Amino acid sequence: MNEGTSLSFEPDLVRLSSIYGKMKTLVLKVGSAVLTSSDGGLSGRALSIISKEVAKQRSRGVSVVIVSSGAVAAGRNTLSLGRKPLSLAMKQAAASVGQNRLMWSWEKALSRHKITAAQVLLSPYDVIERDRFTHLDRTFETLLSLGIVPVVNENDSVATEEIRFGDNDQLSAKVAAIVRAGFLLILSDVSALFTADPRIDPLARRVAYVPAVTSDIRKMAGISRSGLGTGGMSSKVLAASDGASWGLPVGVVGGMKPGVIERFFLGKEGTLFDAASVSRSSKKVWIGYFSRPAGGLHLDQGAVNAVRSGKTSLLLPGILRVDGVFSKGDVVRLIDRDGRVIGKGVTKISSMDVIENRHSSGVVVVHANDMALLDDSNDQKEFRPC
Ligand SMILES: Nc1ncnc2c1ncn2[C@@H]1O[C@H](COP(=O)(O)OP(=O)(O)O)[C@@H](O)[C@H]1O
Ligand SMILES: N[C@@H](CCC(=O)OP(=O)(O)O)C(=O)O
Repeated sequence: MNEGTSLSFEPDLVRLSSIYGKMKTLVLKVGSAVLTSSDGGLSGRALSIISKEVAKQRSRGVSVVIVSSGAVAAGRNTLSLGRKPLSLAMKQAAASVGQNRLMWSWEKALSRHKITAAQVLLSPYDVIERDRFTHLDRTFETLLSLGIVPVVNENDSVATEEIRFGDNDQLSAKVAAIVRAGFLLILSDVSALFTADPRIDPLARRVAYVPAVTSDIRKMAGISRSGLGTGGMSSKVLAASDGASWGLPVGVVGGMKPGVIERFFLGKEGTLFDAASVSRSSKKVWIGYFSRPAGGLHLDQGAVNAVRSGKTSLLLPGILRVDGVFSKGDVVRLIDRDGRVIGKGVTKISSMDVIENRHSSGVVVVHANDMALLDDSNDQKEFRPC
């Protein structure tokens, strides 16, 4: 171990093998740099290696969801746009052209293993609104039950700077939340998190195990990136931190070698960002991870302790103060006395009623089943919205 307990240069083989043995659904995020060959086109070799990995996992009973970047890169190549900066409209046009190629390439590569692929293109509204989230959840469930491999990407032809998931590292953590995956493995052009960007510092060391994402780890991951990537390592660390907030362990590993998934789980390569696994219902995932809170409830210490037990509902006398104006059925933040958001929940009472009935005992404001709490071992301050 180094720097207290914030990282280890040695892999935790027991933990890796436990995750490998237990995971039922794996989300595999494939970055643009992995999928693109030196001429800028999609790499048939990379697609073929990864499809073989997918087939191997499926043969041991693991369902796989692919989150694939590469639409813009493929479109740039088809339209001979080189690597120059593009206007939003050109990027959207390139993505429309490239997504088609990308999907066709996945279909071809996966079909060699008799795997059927399905395209799923997402924008933030598809998960923020409860009804759309529920439909999406069912679509994934049905595709996986049919043995189909969903290939997911951001709906880039309508995504703008303001209305988008961010990048596909963020999207993959969100997809993993929706399908309640046991693991998210991010395949990148870099083989692991290093103590510094290995492109810049040749002495940088591989970090094999991160028990919890701390500010030290965030600082280590620079925003520098490959020519085709979007967010660099910092975006992968952010995705790992997001994942940890709902109990998803995340791995980062170089994606271009045959046998990459086994090598990762044998601890030979990559970084494991660990998380205390928690199982959550689809409803709790939506509340905690995707809903937009309309206000907040400030809780006294007794109420914080009670709701943290996971089995107790929030009652009216535990509320010290109300933020904002909200109605029955809205999602609200649950805030402790230090102002830290400890979770979110669907309120049974409007803000006005909470204020007016402040002292009535026994009134349930948020039922335990309608509450999602942040894992307090993670130093993330809040569920990050889309
Ligand atoms: N501490 C670090 N460890 C590893 N890679 C880092 C670090 N800091 C920055 N990077 C950069 O992150 C890049 C990977 O991110 P990115 O280019 O966005 O790839 P992708 O297309 O796989 O998402 C690496 O090529 C590397 O230059
Ligand atoms: N949705 C974009 C990918 C954006 C993105 O996050 O790219 P990357 O950093 O390579 O994973 C595309 O398909 O080009």
